[in-house]
Amino acid sequence: MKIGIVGLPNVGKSTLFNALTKAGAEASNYPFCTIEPNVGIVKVPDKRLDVLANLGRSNKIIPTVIEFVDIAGLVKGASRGEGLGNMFLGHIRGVEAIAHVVRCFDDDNITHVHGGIDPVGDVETINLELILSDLELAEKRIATEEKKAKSQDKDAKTKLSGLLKIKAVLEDEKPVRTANLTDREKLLISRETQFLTNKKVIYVANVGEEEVGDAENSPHVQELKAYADLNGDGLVCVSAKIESELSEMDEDEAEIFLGDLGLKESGFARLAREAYSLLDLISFLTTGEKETRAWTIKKGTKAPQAAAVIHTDFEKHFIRAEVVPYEDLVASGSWASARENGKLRTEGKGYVFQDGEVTVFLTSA
Ligand SMILES: Nc1ncnc2c1ncn2[C@@H]1O[C@H](COP(=O)(O)OP(=O)(O)OP(=O)(O)O)[C@@H](O)[C@H]1O
Ligand SMILES: [Mg+2]
Repeated sequence: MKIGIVGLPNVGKSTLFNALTKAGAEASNYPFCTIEPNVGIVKVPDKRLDVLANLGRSNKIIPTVIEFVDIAGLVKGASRGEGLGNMFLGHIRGVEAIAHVVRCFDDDNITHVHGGIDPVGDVETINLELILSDLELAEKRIATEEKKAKSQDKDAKTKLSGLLKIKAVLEDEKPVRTANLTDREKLLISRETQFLTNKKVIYVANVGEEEVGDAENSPHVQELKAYADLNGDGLVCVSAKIESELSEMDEDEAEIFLGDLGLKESGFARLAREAYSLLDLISFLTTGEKETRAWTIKKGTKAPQAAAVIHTDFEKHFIRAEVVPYEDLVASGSWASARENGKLRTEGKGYVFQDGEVTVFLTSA
């Protein structure tokens, strides 16, 4: 899973990215300090893995990962190439979801490119650039498909009808993801064209350190939340500053620090969870002496395709899966007792995994 971090210049993208990856991308009070996109691989926090690894005396823990791309600030006019615009827009095309960082913190010492704190205004500025860029793309695609449709290409007609719906939505200054396409239109269009505003979006409200425990009640955040809800987008509140401090601490220190702030988990853990839910992802788990590991699948994935995430051969050679929910395995204390207690189920090719199920695949390979 690849998530692109976007936002206006100087809103805290790199601070957040650094905290996530400790990758050392430069963060400073200076617009446009990120010029090349920085990519960082981040482990998805999952406490269940520690518990299972302990139970099974695993030698190592392998969490799933999210790849973050720190994309430099987008400005008004980016779709026309302003402020290194087109290059940045290009970087967004390769990601599955967008984390849109929005400045909600007050600090007179840190320049805001438009002068004042205005979360919805900021977000609209960027979204309009993405929409304009998509509109240009839609028009190009329509011209191509019109030609093909004349030569009686049936798919071209379907694509054309979908693209016209997309164009209408964009002209209304709405994102492509709100267009009402048929499944066939969606499939044919998405095979060839990646619209920027078709990606899932999570707004990351970057709030001040002092308000992070009660961020949901900040007027800036509430305004942004109302906007996000309009398009079914996600929202998490974080303080990039706090995340940055957290990234320097060990686990115990971090827990105490979070507790003092009235928080249960880091902003990143919440961001990861929101991304999973928005993208319809779940994790299934495997555990043994060698390792305890989390694997990411789309909700609704059947057992053989889930097995293929571990090893492509497993799909073809799939026989059955033994499955036990995480809580039941922990309550039983071991795989053997889970079996004795009747908590272990045997599932076949049609089985659909639930989040947190622990499994062993039996294959003929
Ligand atoms: N929650 C916060 N509270 C206070 N200050 C913050 C917060 N988040 C970021 N900052 C400060 O804002 C400034 C800009 O941050 P950063 O460099 O991360 O922005 P950016 O979005 O990556 O900018 P650019 O688009 O120019 O790369 C830094 O001085 C950073 O310390
Ligand atoms: Mg930056």
